[in-house]
Amino acid sequence: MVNDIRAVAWTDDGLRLIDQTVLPGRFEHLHVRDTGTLVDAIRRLAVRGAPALGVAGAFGVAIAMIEAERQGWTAGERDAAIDRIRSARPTAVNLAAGVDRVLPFVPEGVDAVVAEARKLLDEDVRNNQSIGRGGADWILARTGKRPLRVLTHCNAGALATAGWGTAFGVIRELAQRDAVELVYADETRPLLQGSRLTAWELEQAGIPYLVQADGAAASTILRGLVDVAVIGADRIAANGDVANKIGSVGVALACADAGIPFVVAAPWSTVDLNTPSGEEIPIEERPGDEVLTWEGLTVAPPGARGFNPAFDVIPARLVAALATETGILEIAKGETPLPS
Ligand SMILES: CSC[C@H]1O[C@H](OP(=O)(O)O)[C@H](O)[C@@H]1O
Repeated sequence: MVNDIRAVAWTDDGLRLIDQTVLPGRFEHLHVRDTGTLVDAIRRLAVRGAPALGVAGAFGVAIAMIEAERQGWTAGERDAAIDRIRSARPTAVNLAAGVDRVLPFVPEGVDAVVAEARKLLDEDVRNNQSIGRGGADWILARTGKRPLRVLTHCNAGALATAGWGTAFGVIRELAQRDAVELVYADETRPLLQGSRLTAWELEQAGIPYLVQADGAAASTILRGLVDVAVIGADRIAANGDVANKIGSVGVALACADAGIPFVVAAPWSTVDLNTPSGEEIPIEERPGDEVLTWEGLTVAPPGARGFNPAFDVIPARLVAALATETGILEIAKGETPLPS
């Protein structure tokens, strides 16, 4: 596989993560041997992205079981540690779903939990490649153009998944078909997943790109410089509303006004039929300091307070297509994830 980037892996030494907080300057692995380290890694986005969080959560159950044995925890103490992993970030439904996926295997022991988590990992990679193929097919059929100028927001690449990527997987597939002229990568403040992580993956993949300020996205689209926008998702409600990184709804509104497709790429594991609409999706509020500082440098005056919702909700009416591993839902035309 091109650029076999594995954000999450199980090794003989336990759970291994690519530490995404130090990219692109340094490529480092974080070895997780206890639940506290994993919860911290999730909360500071050393591991991030909905599918990657699901896989990390699943392996995290095995970490909790090993730690409980090592520390002499009761089952209740072990389960409390698992719950701290499960609730470490609220918006991406995949985290809780990944934990819940392996819980039934706990009575069978660590090896059984690891085996199920590995199945989840392998499924996610396959799903992402299927999403990439189906998304590329839909985009090429609808735009009738090639090569394309593609805009993406945040990072929905291999780093955000078990491998290949969702929105980035669509871009990889388009590039493999020689159908990408240029990618506009929104920097994605405040944690810069776009300029740090998506740009790094684009470099690895040899795909031409420009990094732009988030505030440039709407005008870039309205100036006719973009043919299609493709983004990932953290939770998709039953009615087709989509929660994704803050700034996504502005991209969707500009696409609607410009008459170009706004495409969401996500596996079914990101769809939450128990959440009726976007109004019920919990939006993570992160520390205001993330908006006011960068690597310890304060950019606002003393006393400034930051407002830092980590996600926004794109109304279903703005989603031209949801590319999943089983096919395309044309959400804006009224198709929803609900079983028809
Ligand atoms: C393939 S899911 C990627 C999704 O997750 C990101 O959020 P975060 O970086 O805070 O974990 C962002 O919303 C991406 O679109």
